[in-house]
Amino acid sequence: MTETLEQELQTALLAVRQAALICRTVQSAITDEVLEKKDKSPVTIADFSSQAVICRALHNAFPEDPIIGEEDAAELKGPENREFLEKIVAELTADGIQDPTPENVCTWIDYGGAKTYSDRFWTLDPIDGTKGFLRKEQYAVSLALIVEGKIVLGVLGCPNLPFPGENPTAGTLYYAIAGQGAYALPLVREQEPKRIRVTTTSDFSESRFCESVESGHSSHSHSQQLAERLGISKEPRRLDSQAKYAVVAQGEADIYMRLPTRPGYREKIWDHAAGVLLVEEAGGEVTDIHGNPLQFDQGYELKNNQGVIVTNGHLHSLLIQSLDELEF
Ligand SMILES: Nc1ncnc2c1ncn2[C@@H]1O[C@H](COP(=O)(O)O)[C@@H](O)[C@H]1OP(=O)(O)O
Ligand SMILES: [Mg+2]
Repeated sequence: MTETLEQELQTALLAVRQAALICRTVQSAITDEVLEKKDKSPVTIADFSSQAVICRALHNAFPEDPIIGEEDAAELKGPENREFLEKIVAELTADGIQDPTPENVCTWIDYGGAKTYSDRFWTLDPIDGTKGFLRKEQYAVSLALIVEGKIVLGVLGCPNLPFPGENPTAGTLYYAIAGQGAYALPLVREQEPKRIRVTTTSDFSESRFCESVESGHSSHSHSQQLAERLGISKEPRRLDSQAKYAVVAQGEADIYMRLPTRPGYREKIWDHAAGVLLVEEAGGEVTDIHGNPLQFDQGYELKNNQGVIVTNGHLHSLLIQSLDELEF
């Protein structure tokens, strides 16, 4: 890759940082009352706002680039949802975004409405880990650029992952460019990025793995069976969202397992692209449960892959071999 992608990187970092800070503001306003009512509106306000600001920034800088985002504005346009749209407008106004009229907000969100593969496109999950967001735990704003089927740039905003040496609530912004390494910087302020690397653990008995909090997203019973077979005795670290990729990339866990809970589910590209590049550029390895590379040239789903296995590289082939003996 001879291109430096400097403009893409700066645009993506600025947009993800802005969106992550908006999500953090909305998350901090979630109260017990909201949770008791199982009110999903905070997450909806936050993810539409996040998608709006990121797509607006990408469209201004790269008007030709399609964006495959998780959300679209269709349901916001009906009169029954006008009040809801107004709440998003109010949030964006409070955040200092220029001209967030209801029409503009819908237009910005819909810049993220591409669904099919093209030679160069962005993919965006404005809030990955919705359930973690509502529990006030981990979530991520995830953005990646894919060129000719290869992830060339990935940015992950993790407002609840602490940056070493900073206030624990500072949050971390991660990024990677293909061939140029993986980096972390505090979410809240400009600072020289710090290079991050995976662990060098080569013995399962010393390893730690992470997995989803939700057993409906990744089978806890299979990971437990596998851990027993491989002699992994440390308790798994459970966290929501692509924050798991960040945890492996910065050497706080050696493995991330995402084991299918039902055969028909296909992973979505926006749930993985940024995280995959982060781990690979930190020296790790990512495949599906059969050891096949994830294919980002198949549309918005990873059609040809099942589950996801992430390791520091040293532990990968043995883990895949052991998985082969389990039934999914
Ligand atoms: N059966 C499933 N298997 C794997 N992932 C799933 C499943 N159902 C939903 N997801 C996705 O898991 C992601 C969150 O994962 P995690 O547990 O790592 O936080 C969400 O993006 C969610 O997608 P969606 O938002 O389309 O429901
Ligand atoms: Mg997601």
